[in-house]
Amino acid sequence: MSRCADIVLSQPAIRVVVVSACTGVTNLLVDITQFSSVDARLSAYSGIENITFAVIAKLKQTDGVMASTQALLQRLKHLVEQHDHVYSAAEKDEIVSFGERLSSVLFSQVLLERNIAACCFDVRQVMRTDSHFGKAEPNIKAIKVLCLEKLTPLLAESVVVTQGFVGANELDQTTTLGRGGSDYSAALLAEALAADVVQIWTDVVGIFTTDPRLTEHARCIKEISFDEAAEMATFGARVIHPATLLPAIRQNIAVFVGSSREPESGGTWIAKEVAERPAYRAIALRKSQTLITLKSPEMLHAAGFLTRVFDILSRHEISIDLVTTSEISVALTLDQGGMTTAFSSDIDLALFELEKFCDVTVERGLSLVAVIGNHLHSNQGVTGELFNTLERINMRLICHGASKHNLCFLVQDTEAVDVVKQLHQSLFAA
Ligand SMILES: Nc1ncnc2c1ncn2[C@@H]1O[C@H](COP(=O)(O)OP(=O)(O)O)[C@@H](O)[C@H]1O
Ligand SMILES: N[C@@H](CC(=O)OP(=O)(O)O)C(=O)O
Repeated sequence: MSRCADIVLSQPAIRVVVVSACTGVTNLLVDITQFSSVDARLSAYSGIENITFAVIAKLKQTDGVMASTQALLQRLKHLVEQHDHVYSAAEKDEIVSFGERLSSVLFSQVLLERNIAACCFDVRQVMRTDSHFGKAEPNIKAIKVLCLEKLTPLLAESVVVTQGFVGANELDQTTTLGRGGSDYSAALLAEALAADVVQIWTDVVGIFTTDPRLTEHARCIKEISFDEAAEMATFGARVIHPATLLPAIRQNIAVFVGSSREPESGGTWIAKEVAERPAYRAIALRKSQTLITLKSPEMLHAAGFLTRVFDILSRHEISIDLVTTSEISVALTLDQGGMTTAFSSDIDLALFELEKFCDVTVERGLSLVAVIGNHLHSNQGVTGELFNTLERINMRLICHGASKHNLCFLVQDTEAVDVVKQLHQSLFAA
């Protein structure tokens, strides 16, 4: 928090700071929503209390901040201590929102102690969403109107510190935008306020040619287009939430990604126009994918088979990523465990319906590898390079040609990191 305060102090143009929860807190809150034993929930709650008090211990003026955090913690504890209670979807969202609500109180105090006029603002006053708890959809028009009315007047006087990830529906019930959604919140507020730039300060010095945890050879990308960055986010580069670029693209707002640990190291600019558009920009990896193959002689020369399949998937709100078809079969991939995840129960219900008119095979434990770049659909060398590099790897499904910015394939989870390393070496070795 102290390093983030340095960043705010060094840039007077920063008027709104959207905070995420302190490291580990959202996971503990999710644990609370999942544990049935009150003792287990209380132990997760103590973890959150300890993290919060450790931050407060570093502050100079603790009276005001102690009162505000205690009020939040008491409310959270009350929810935690409910015996024989299964949380509703609305209660789960209220519980997981406490991470950002606590960190925003703490960070505004950190700014005040640096003599920055700062105030903590409850984002639920402006971040209007639908009632899809756990993955709420923002209402762009309402957010704009509410921001102009309630947020804009504050900006002249102070730096507004507010919560990422959190919203509220029309009934003022707390909602959340999906895991990792704080940068999405920042982009939504930037759009509503017509900001010039969104800066995402995270734990890496920008967007890399692949997740730097996978290979030490990953390099930071100085500049990347909206299209390429959106593909990277969609296909697993966790550093940005898949939806973050939507508001930025709508309003042409440049996005910067840098590390709050070393702001002097620069970072990555994401913009509409970029100086270079190389054939290969990056490799993204998304683990825990499920491949569903549907086979039916009915598909042969028959109209409407795919409509029937997609109708079932859409009714169960299952989002499909890759699709390939052959004469009598169609293969689809689902992201299980990721940001676009449907609940397993919904998938089971959809499979049950599909089994009524086709043979269904489900393969789990697969990883989706995406090569991101430019003009990949028309670049003759791309597939040759890929097959040469990965000649000994069993690729389960390849999608090439649908997008000029990506080429995707599936491999076993156990082989995925090696595949990324080999491919990175082949495509990006200097
Ligand atoms: N191509 C990539 N470039 C940079 N980071 C990436 C990439 N792909 C995945 N990551 C991972 O994203 C992480 C940052 O995302 P996350 O932990 O969600 O950040 P924050 O908690 O700050 O929102 C990095 O630590 C890095 O391991
Ligand atoms: N705190 C939320 C939202 C978020 O953006 O988190 P992070 O900044 O760690 O990606 C989560 O953990 O999902």
